[in-house]
Amino acid sequence: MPHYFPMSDPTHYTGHAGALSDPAAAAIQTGLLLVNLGTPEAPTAAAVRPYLAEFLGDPRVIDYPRWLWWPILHGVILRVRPRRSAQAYARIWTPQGSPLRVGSEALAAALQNALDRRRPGAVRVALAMRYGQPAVVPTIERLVREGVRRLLVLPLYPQYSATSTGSVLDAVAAAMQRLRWPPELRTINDYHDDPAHIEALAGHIERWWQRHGRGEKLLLSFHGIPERYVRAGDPYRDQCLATARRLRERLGLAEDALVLSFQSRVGREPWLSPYTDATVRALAARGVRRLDVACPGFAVDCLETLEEIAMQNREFFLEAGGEDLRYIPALNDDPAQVDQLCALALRHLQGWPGFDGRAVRSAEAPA
Ligand SMILES: C=CC1=C(C)c2cc3[nH]c(cc4nc(cc5[nH]c(cc1n2)c(C)c5CCC(=O)O)C(CCC(=O)O)=C4C)c(C)c3C=C
Ligand SMILES: [Fe+2]
Ligand SMILES: [Fe+2]
Repeated sequence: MPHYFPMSDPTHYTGHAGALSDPAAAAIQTGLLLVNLGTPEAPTAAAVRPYLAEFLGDPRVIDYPRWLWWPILHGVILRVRPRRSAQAYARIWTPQGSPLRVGSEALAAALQNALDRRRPGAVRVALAMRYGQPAVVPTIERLVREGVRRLLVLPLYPQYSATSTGSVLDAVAAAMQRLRWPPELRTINDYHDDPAHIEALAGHIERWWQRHGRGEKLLLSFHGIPERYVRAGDPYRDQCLATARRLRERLGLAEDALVLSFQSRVGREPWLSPYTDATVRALAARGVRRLDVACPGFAVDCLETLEEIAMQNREFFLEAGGEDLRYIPALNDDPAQVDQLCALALRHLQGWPGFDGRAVRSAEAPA
């Protein structure tokens, strides 16, 4: 049970007084909170277990009734999966840590710079993770202690799903419940069809093709979710399809030059299809020799792109007779993504003090 309005901890209700006692912090009252999925602290079973327990214990992710799911999760899955997952993480771990964490921090720093150039001293950027550290609730509590009275939340998922974006909103709501004086709040649901986002993706892929040449086909692989969730009203599939169609049109590709699939299936029930592993094997069997793969559902590279696509699915493609599967990296801190997210944030900040009503187009974002 969360405890509400904890009177014993003065930091929970002295956001304003705290700001007065620290004039430097009081200057910035608007916060931009980026939230990504999160990642274990180390590529070991011991570190992966609590991360997976939090992730797979989230009812937004696995919606089976708790009495049914809990014994399976704690009795079976958390005894087996952490060791296997840790081996996968070990293959992509960097000296600085998990790629998801390192890449998200780089993106947050670049976005802070871009906003500082455009609106000097107006926005404080922070990064939190839905699972693991730094967690959403203490990060919002810290921002409020530092004087933030207006908060824009930007989940780093271009397409909305209840399992990803929806769960971030749950964590933000939990933070609001705990605060005696919550900040004004705005949230961004998705940016799957933001023209500047499509332009950023297309330009990134074209520049990659200029450097590396072009494969015979381009596969867009999105993270999957259970089909059942889509039938229940999750707009995720439609948003993935819309991103793919706009990207195909912008790249000027024929319909059969672009293939779409869904990866990372977990469990036994049907997930969105076609599955990525079956798709790369089928493409090789049909005679495709050089396949390019991009994952536009991931703002930042992570286990699911660097290990599952660039290593595992590459092996599947080669085993099935393909010559090369080339993974085109995520946008990460590419200036095209930084500018797009900067303009997106400024549009959503309009009307708050310091942010005039003038429309902000992505073309106005700093280079
Ligand atoms: C892009 C958005 C994501 C959606 C939608 C999503 C749904 C979803 N994921 C799982 C289970 C797992 N996902 C795992 C890793 C992972 N998932 C996303 C993003 C989405 N997931 C990212 C960015 C990552 C990488 C994290 C990293 O540290 O790099 C994992 C953990 C790894 C493993 O053990 O395989 C699991 C488990 C479900 C069940 C689900 C929807 C129901
Ligand atoms: Fe996932
Ligand atoms: Fe995976």
